[in-house]
This record gives sequence, C-alpha cells and structure tokens, in this order.
Amino acid sequence: MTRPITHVAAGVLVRDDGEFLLGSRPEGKPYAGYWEFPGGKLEPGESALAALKRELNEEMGIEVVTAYPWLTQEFIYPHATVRLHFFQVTRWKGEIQPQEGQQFVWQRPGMLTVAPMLPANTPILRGLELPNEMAISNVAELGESEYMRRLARRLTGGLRWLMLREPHLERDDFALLAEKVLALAKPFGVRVIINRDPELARQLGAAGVHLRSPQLMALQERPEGLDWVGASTHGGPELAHAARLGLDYAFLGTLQPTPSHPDGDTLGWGGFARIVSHGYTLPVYAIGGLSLGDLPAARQHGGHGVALLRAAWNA
Ligand SMILES: Nc1nc2c([nH]c(=O)n2[C@@H]2O[C@H](COP(=O)(O)OP(=O)(O)OP(=O)(O)O)[C@@H](O)[C@H]2O)c(=O)[nH]1
Ligand SMILES: [Mg+2]
Repeated sequence: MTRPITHVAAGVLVRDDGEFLLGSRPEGKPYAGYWEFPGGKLEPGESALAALKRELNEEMGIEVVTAYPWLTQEFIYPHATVRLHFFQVTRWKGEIQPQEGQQFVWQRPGMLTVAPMLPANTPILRGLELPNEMAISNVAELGESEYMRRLARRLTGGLRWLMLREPHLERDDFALLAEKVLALAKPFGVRVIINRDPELARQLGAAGVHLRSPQLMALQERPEGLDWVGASTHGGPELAHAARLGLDYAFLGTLQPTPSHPDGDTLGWGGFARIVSHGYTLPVYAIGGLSLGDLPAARQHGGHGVALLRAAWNA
C-alpha cells in the first residue's frame, strides 16, 4: 500500500550577507539532533505559505514578512513519505528565539560547520550555493577585447559565477577563449560553467557544464566528472527530465521577447510560474530579455534567479 504524503513547509532564512539559518531537531522527534530548516507539517486545508508562517512563529517566534516559494523535494523516510515545500525567507520581524529547546546556527553556503543534516536536504544545500544572477558571456556582440574589459570590471565588482557561451565560435577558438577567461577568473574564485561541451569543461577543469535542451533530452544519466551540471529547458517535460537526472539547476524560457528572439513564443511570468509550480528539486532561472531588476519578479514566481546575457555586461 502506498502511504499518504505528508506535506511540510520549511523556511530557509537568508541574511543580506548570504548566510542562512539551520535549526536542530528537538528531542523526542524522529531524527532528533539532526539539522533542518525550521518548519513543519501543513494542517488540513492549509496552504504551504500559511503553514510556513504559522510554524516559524511557533518554533522561533518570528513573523515572516517576505517569503519566496523555492524548491520542492519528495523523500521517503521510514516514518513518513514527505513532500517538502521550501521557501526562501529574506525579511522577518522579531528576534529569533528557540521555542522548543532547539539550537540555531547561521551557516555559509558550501561551508557547513554542523552535522548531520536531514538526508532530504542535500539538494537544498546545493541550491543555496547557486547565485541569484547567472551571467552569460557575450563576446559575440561585444567583441573579445571589449568583453574582457567588461568581465574584468564585473570580477572586481564581485561576480561569483559565469557561463561561457559563444556558439558562433569553432571548438578550438572557443577553447582558447575559455582558457583566457578561466585564467582571468581564477584569482577571484569565480565558478566558470562551459556551455555545450562536457569534455572541454573536464579538460579545462571548469566548475561545470551547461547543456542545450536537445543534449539534455538525449541523456539518460548525468554527465560524470563535473561538479555542476545545468541545462536549458522550455517547459515542464524538459524540466522534469533535468530533475530526474539530478542536475543542479535549469534555465526556463524564453520569458520575454529579446533582440535575438524578437517574436518567438514567450512564457511571461504567468507561464513561468505555472510550469515551476509543479514543484521541482532543482533551482530554476528565468531567461530571456531580463535584467537584474527582474529578480524579485523571478523569485515571486518560484524562480531561483535570473540568467542574464546582454544585461550582465551593460555599463
Ligand atoms: N522542518 C523540517 N522538516 C524536514 C526538513 N527536511 C525533512 O526531510 N523534513 C521532514 O519533514 C517532516 C516534518 O517536519 P517536522 O517534524 O518539523 O513537523 P512539525 O514541526 O509539524 O512537528 P510535529 O509533528 O511535532 O508537530 C519530518 O519527517 C522531517 O524529517 C527540514 O529541513 N525542515
Ligand atoms: Mg518542525
């Protein structure tokens, strides 16, 4: 017999400095002493957002002000089958006070100092390492020397991730450019993702690879030997396939008309939200005609962030 699914809302409190909050599970509960994101079970008829607000008030005495719907994870525990609805909480009122004898700690993405973590949460922690802005290179329009100038400026300005995507270049020229970009980015600790070419990404020791949607759909397994693997998608079936393969993130678009796709089919925020609201375990970036100013809209509609091509290199 299949067990009923227990719906759970959990809040990832994120501070402006990027640190996020973990709580320890109180004595007497399953997995006592494990670390988790504060939250709990939905009551009958209750929405995930309402449950989040209630649980965070009950467990830590705060009032949620801004919460973005984020990742969804299903997990089979010995005690229950759970569907976890994670929110990123960026604003709250009141002081965080443990109400159930639990401990709270602030942690830096990718640098956890506490253990063990509830096993369902592994992809959630990975998701926290991903930036809200994914910048995509634009040598094609700017030319190499101007592009490198703007890249240098963004690197000193704190850019954290970069996707190198120049489909107009032959493989050898692309590889040469990639070597230069990796050398420039390395001192800044920036993660560089190589578009289309897992083999080249491995050869260059890049952080990962980003797959085009036809490549994604032709795969039965996640490419090996790369820390980060993402893919471009255009709808639910592609997104579901990326999630099944255990990819780390996906792009979903096209959101709005762009100079390169002036009159193609676009999703708009409504279409984007409808697809993402099915609930995926991987972070989804909105792409297509966006700028950093669209980040709040992307997050309100269930996205993790925005992928920017032209807008990443302006000014
Ligand atoms: N709160 C929370 N629960 C999680 C996380 N990850 C995860 O697998 N779970 C699972 O979700 C389920 C429900 O969580 P909970 O024990 O906090 O529920 P609750 O606050 O309503 O507790 P209660 O049943 O004592 O009233 C548990 O099976 C727990 O193992 C997480 O990050 N936060
Ligand atoms: Mg709880």
